[in-house]
Amino acid sequence: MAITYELIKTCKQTGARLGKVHTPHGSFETPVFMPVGTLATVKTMAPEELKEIGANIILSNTYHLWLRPGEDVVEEAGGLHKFMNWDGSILTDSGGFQVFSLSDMRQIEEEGVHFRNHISGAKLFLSPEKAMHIQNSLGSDIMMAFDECPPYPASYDYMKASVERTSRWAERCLEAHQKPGQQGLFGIIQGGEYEELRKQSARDLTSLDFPGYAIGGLSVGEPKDVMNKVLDFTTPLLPDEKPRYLMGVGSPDSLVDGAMRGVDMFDCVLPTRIARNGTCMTSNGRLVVRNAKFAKDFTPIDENCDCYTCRNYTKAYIRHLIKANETLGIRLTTYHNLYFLVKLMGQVRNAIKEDRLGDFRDEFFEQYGFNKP
Ligand SMILES: CNc1nc2cc3c(=O)[nH]c(N)nc3c(CCc3ccccc3)c2[nH]1
Ligand SMILES: [Zn+2]
Repeated sequence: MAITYELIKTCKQTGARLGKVHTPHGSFETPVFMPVGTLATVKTMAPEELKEIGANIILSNTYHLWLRPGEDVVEEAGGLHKFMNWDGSILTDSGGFQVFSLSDMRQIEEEGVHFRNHISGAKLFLSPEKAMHIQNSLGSDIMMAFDECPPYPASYDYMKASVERTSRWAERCLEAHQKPGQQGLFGIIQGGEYEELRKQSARDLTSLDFPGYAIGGLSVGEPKDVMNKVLDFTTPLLPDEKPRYLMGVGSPDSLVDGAMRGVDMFDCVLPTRIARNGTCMTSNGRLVVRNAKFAKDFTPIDENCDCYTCRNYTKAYIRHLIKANETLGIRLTTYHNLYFLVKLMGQVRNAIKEDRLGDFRDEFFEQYGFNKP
């Protein structure tokens, strides 16, 4: 497993860690926010712009690329890096979550999951072996084990059976992993909100010695305090010398709260998704730039931001573009939102260096307008 983690320092004020992850396509500091590029593109952004923003690792989706254009196309292109002209690190999900969230007709068995293609309706089958084969074809640097992300809420009995099957699937993924030298495989801890099941899942997977671990089954509709409670008793179950990836998280407050609980890697579609309807993250909270009050506002989206968008364009101009459905409009809001989250994680890393992440959280929540706990 060619993924290594360097634990640089632990924050004295919180459980946060400063670290560095090394992959065959470079390294990135943690805690880190990873932009999501589901269809082999972080929507509307060119790779050069992602580099300019400061992104060193992006995410893509096994499920979507398998369906379209097909992993054979990507493999014959020389892999995902070459296909999309991205020379940084790439992490791909195993497809399990997407099956459960996109396809309503599905049947979970020991062998794998039967479901319908959410585009064509054709019957499909995804298994641990198939998910590993696809990720090996894509050539991502960090691959995820094939797991079941149960719905929220789920009964203890359902969750227990699911955790045990996900652990068996994880072993099958390790056996089916064809390129351990080039690609690193992360195990995914499940167990929902049940501490006993999170412990069982962590025991099963940490005994298999993956180069990194993801915390799955969260950001699926549970209240934020439930997520924080699960993190409080789950991150300590994971080895200190390996990276921890909290899947599907999240909003700016969840990134800071997750980092405080020892999470190293985050992903979410939020910054790119809300940008497409003209909503921006700013240091003073969210701003809906298409709002009429900005029609003659010739100031930047965020006066505290030094990104390309904020240095060169005004709210009035971006509002005009968004309302006219001009593509440059959502490119400018996307650029700013990604820059905002990448910058936020830089501030989190600095706060850890200075042992003051708890103070930073209070200041940030106050200014951004998140209600205190
Ligand atoms: C939004 N909330 C959310 N909760 C998740 C839970 C799981 C989970 O328990 N297992 C797996 N395998 N994935 C999950 C994902 C998808 C994350 C992702 C998206 C895009 C690209 C790469 C990775 C989740 N996303
Ligand atoms: Zn900006």
